[in-house]
Amino acid sequence: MVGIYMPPECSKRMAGSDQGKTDQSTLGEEKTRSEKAEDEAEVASENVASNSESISDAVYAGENSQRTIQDMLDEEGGTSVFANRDLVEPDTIIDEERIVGRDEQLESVVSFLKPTLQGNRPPNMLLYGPAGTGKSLIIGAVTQQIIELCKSKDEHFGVVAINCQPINTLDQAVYELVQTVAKNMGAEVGVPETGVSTKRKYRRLYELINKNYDSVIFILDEIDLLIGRRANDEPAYSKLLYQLSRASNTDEIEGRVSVAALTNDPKFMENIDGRAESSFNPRDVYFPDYDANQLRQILKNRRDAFQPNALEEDVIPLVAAFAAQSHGDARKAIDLFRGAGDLANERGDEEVLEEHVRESQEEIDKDRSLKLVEGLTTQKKISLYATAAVARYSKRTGSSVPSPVGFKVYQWVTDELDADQMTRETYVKYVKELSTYGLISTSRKSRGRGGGMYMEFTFTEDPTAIMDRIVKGTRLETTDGQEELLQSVVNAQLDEFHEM
Ligand SMILES: Nc1ncnc2c1ncn2[C@@H]1O[C@H](COP(=O)(O)OP(=O)(O)OP(=O)(O)O)[C@@H](O)[C@H]1O
Repeated sequence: MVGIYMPPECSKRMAGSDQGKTDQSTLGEEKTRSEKAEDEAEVASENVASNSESISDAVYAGENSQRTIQDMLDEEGGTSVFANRDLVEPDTIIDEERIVGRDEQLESVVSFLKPTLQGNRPPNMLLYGPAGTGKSLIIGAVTQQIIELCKSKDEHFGVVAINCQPINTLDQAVYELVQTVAKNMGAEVGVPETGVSTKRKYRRLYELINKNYDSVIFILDEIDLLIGRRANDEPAYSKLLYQLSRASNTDEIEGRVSVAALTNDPKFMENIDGRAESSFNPRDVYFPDYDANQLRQILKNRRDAFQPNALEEDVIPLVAAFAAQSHGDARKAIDLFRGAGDLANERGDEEVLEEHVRESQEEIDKDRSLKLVEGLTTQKKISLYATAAVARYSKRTGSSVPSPVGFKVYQWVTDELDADQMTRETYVKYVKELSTYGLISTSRKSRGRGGGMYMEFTFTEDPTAIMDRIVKGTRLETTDGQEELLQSVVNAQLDEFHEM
């Protein structure tokens, strides 16, 4: 094992992390090793008569390893095009002056949340618009300032933010909220993740909030993805919004409560239960796409992520143009900006060039949709897996998938896994949703007179690659080795469908 010297500033940056601990011990080992080398050299020097050769070996070994470390440090630190890579990380909270083109949204959110500072309850909010248009950024920036202002008045304003995308059920969402509050204030979570009722988790959530906050805002990112398990139930997001937004009316939370729900779905409120709609009753803030000029400005404002002369002139306009083509998503622009820099670094180039941008974009295009697959909920993964299986194993010409066949295969897979089973409507809804990720396209088909309508799914990405990506690390791995069986199920279902 090679001991790596850590300059003091590196160990400081890593302080507190596990990585820091490992490196500390590595550093300890290095010290022992060099002490050992010194000792050996000393012993050797005492034994002058027979060991002059050993002395030079020991010294040579020491010099040699020193040179290697030096080389390694030079390699790692010397040629980076970045001056502050954090600035082009998507989760970095940026200063207000770097925010571009969101004046209207900032003003709305500020005016809605201002009552908090006057001791009043702010309204609930629905922040909606396409991905990467600054919803989290704006609500995060405003609530951060309110936390500071409240602190100066010795008031406790709590921000409880969760992302609903990886959460499957209402129970998990409530547990996530408890965990977030507990973490914010360094308290015990106080309830187990499983084995207790959702009610008890709510109680713990309210208890923690009542103990610590005068007012609180819940920020529920990607709320529309919190659907829950059972298709015929009221969606989990609807129940959560209902419960949280009425918690102060029912005195479960003593202070002031508001809820901000963030979504890409412009029709989100149409799916919400009437009861939840009237208690949530939000003020809307719309976030439109960015155009190429705004994206260019967003990137220019992070220009100092790179060394002063490390960006070729055309890089920012090109990155902005690519991102504008893909729906004006600032996250994509920032990812591409960073990716081009990383590529330049990997190649040891001192300047980020147009070609780095183009190549990074190609890589992103190839991998983007497949990466999205990994973040889907289990039910969506199974739905997509079954649909992809039809396209992959069909012996018919053309690989489009009639939804009734996809659903039958979905049922077969859920039976095999002993997993929950959704209705056909929910299955179709999930698969249709995936068309927004560019994985498939959908069209409505008629079965002729009196035969009714059905959806047809056509894959725009390779179904085999999609299946491989879905299976990794999930229960679906157990279906590996059952290809032949799956293939026969698919074709039997297709035959049945086409004979009808
Ligand atoms: N107006 C802006 N000015 C500067 N940076 C921005 C702006 N809008 C977005 N960004 C940056 O783009 C990235 C994505 O923004 P954000 O997470 O706020 O988008 P979002 O609308 O919440 O996306 P999603 O719907 O996918 O959650 C972040 O790194 C953010 O800092």
